[in-house]
Amino acid sequence: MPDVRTQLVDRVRTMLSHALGASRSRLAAARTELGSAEERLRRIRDAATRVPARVGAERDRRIADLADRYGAEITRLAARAADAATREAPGAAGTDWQGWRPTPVVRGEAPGPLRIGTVHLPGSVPVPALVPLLDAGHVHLSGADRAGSDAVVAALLLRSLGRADPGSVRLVGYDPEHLGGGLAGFAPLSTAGLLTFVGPGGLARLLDDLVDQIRRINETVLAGEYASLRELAAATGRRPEPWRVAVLLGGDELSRHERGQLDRVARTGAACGVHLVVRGIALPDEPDVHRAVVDGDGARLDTCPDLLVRPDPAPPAHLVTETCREVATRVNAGPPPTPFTDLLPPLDEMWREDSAVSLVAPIGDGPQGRPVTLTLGDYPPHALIGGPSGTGKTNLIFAWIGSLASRYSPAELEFYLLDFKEGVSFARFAQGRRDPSWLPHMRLVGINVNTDREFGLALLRFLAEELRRRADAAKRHEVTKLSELRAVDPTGRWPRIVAVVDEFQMLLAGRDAVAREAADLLEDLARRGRSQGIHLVLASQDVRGIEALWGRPALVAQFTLRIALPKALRILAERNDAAQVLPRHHAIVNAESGMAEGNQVARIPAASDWGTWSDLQHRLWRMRPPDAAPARLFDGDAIPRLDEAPDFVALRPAGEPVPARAGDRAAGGAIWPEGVGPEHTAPPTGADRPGGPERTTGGARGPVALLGEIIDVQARSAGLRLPRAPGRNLAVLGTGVDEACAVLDAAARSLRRQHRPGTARFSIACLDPDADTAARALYEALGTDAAWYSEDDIGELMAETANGLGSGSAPGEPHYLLLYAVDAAAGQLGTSVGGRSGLDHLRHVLHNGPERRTHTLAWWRGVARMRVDLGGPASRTDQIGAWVALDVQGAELTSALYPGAGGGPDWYPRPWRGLFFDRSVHRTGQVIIPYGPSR
Ligand SMILES: Nc1ncnc2c1ncn2[C@@H]1O[C@H](COP(=O)(O)OP(=O)(O)OP(=O)(O)O)[C@@H](O)[C@H]1O
Repeated sequence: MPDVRTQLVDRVRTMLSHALGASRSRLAAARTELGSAEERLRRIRDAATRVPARVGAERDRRIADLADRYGAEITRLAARAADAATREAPGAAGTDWQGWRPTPVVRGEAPGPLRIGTVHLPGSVPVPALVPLLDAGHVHLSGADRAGSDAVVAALLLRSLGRADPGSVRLVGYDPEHLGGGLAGFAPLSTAGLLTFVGPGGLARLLDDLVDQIRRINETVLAGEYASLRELAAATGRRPEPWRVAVLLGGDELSRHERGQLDRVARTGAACGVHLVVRGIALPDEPDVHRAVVDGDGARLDTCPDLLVRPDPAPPAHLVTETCREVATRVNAGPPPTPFTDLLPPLDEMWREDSAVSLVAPIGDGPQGRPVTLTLGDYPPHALIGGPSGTGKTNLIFAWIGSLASRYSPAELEFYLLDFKEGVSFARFAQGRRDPSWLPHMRLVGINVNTDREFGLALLRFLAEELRRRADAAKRHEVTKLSELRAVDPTGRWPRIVAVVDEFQMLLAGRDAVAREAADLLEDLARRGRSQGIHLVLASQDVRGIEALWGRPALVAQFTLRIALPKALRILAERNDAAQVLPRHHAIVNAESGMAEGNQVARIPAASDWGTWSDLQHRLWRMRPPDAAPARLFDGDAIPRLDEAPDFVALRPAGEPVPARAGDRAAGGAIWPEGVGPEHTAPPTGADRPGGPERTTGGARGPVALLGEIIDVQARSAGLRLPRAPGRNLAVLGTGVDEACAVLDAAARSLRRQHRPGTARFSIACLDPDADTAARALYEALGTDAAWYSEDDIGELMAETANGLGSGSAPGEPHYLLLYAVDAAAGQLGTSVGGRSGLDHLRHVLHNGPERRTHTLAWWRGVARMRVDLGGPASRTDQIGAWVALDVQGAELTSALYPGAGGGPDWYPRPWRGLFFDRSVHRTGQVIIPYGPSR
């Protein structure tokens, strides 16, 4: 049994040892597994410890990246915002105080918002913080920083002033706590009425006034046509009302009335340019109210409350006062003129108007910015302009002419212009040396006519003639007025005529024949011109000018259109004083004969300065019709030249045809001097002017001696015919050496042109050393046809000439004796040789010469001296058929020399003028301007 036991033990042992072995190997395996698990754990742990550092680095990298991008974006956006703000608030609206200056908005530009400070973002340029005020809204300030909000108020006001034309921002201050101290720097504005302070009890009145302004502007200025002044300004380019800014700085609790009015202003003011800048008083929540809270750390605007604004420092005190002083000075100096271009139609509408019924043109702006127009037609037909010197009459005439000339073509409208005062500003309407342009409508310009009333008379005669022509045409067509004539004769040329006479009272001055005839002609033109399209515009600075008219109520009654410049007297009706309180550059326009109810106030643009005017004139000149000729310019201060005189240029020897002269000359070509009196006038343009182009000279009617230019609407020459007839001699009378020489010189040179060389004799005797140079120059110019005599041989000349006349023999070649200061030869001519003295010979030549083609053109230095030479006071004078009086009084030219009633002519001697009288053709004397020395 032991074996069994043993066997059993062995088996158990074996089993145990197996089990042990198995356990051991399982343990080993487990250990191995544990080891590798631990190894894995360690690796995992190792790996795990490395992960957060990498992720963090990535996160940080990404955050840094984002921050960079965000920063760049902020910088970019801030730069753009700063640019946009600078554009929105340019110049005075946004620049720093250093270098700040006013930059008023240009026409049509909106004032835009105003800068009060800057927003600073890290790493970016400062961005201007803007607040809308003018034309946009109201500003309400609050917050603890009192000084900061004072700086904002000052900045807003100064920038507003700087963005507007002087005078177009008006401030009202209500500062009950500091009694205006907060606005002290702006005080200089009050001298121009641009700043008013309202006392502590005055808020209600101030608000009432603002509400009234708003109501008035809505009713009469915007008038339902525009929603706001801003819209009106954008559409018309004009701003008829100033901006009104009320600065309200605290005070007591508002009454119900005040509160109601303030709310109304806040609600409706901005559209009418009425604005509030308020601190210490609540404003209602309205869309136009913009708020800024100014605290110690900066300001916050309601438009972007998250951004902190750093307010600008207050503007330097000297900048505020200097700016305000400058603005006040400019306002006190008068309003800036409105631009002349406001009066003109758009370019494509120039010359489009029809003048059949009337001429209508704007002359300036009315108080509401609407144009004020002037009309000339059947009613009102004529205008009277008045105002003291320097108040703008000339400028107004330029403005009116420009406004008309840009609307009506030269076929619709013609101007004739006469200026009796000294000055040349109207000369620019005619062609000049410096500027070749002229105003195509202008037919005649007379300047410096102050002493030449004859020229005014000539214009009136010309207009009277034109009136007759029109009336005849109307009669032929069985109509009565211009509009009807134009309808029945559509191809006829019937422009309306506007004749402007500045300082017209000169024409009516005195009690002589010129004044009488001028007044009669004026009256006739005023009465009948209305229906024939001839309109008179008379201007005067002198109350006496108007009074000259007042004596003729029938004449005055025709001038229903009155234009009164500031301080004009007697232009408007008796109790109408409106002109007395008129600001500079304004006019009262009144088409009701000056009755107060017809008053219209107009602001007149500056039109007369060279640059402004010439722009328009050049434009119209380029539009002129191809056959347009420049206006005739008569300058009373200019001395005409013989070699430029059309009549001189046209002279030819007998038998040679005279070429056609149409268009020769500005005013329509020269007129052949026919020796007719000054009462003869002809239109400066038009086909019916006298004098055919194919006339020959020096023919049966004899050669003609040109003596000077006639004072008339054409540049005609005064001519003395020298046919073979008794008395065809000329006496030049007076002591004016230069004038006398000029008359003889022109006479001789013009005669010389009518004879072929060698066919006429010119004998020149000069007895006044002062005339020697001129006489010798003539002698040289006449060449071999001339002979020279002095006091030594003048006796011989006279004897030889007298003897050569021999009675009954055939006339020889023409012989002209040119005797300078012949009275000085009395000694030499007084001595008798063979029973006859030189004076006897002279008288014989004067009597008998002309029929033998021997004409004497002699200068005596006085009428009495001539009478002595002719044989004494009782001697006959009919051998002197024509004379030119220089410094000789009319009374000396008695009936012996000047036949006709009433003694001598109305002649008041004046420099470089002569009175020409040819007894064979003239009824009255003819004033001439001697030609200047020939070249
Ligand atoms: N509406 C205006 N706007 C701006 N300047 C003006 C205006 N009217 C006149 N002026 C200026 O005032 C000055 C005087 O004007 P103007 O010569 O027209 O006056 P006047 O009444 O004709 O004077 P006078 O009778 O002495 O000739 C000129 O320098 C002119 O340019």
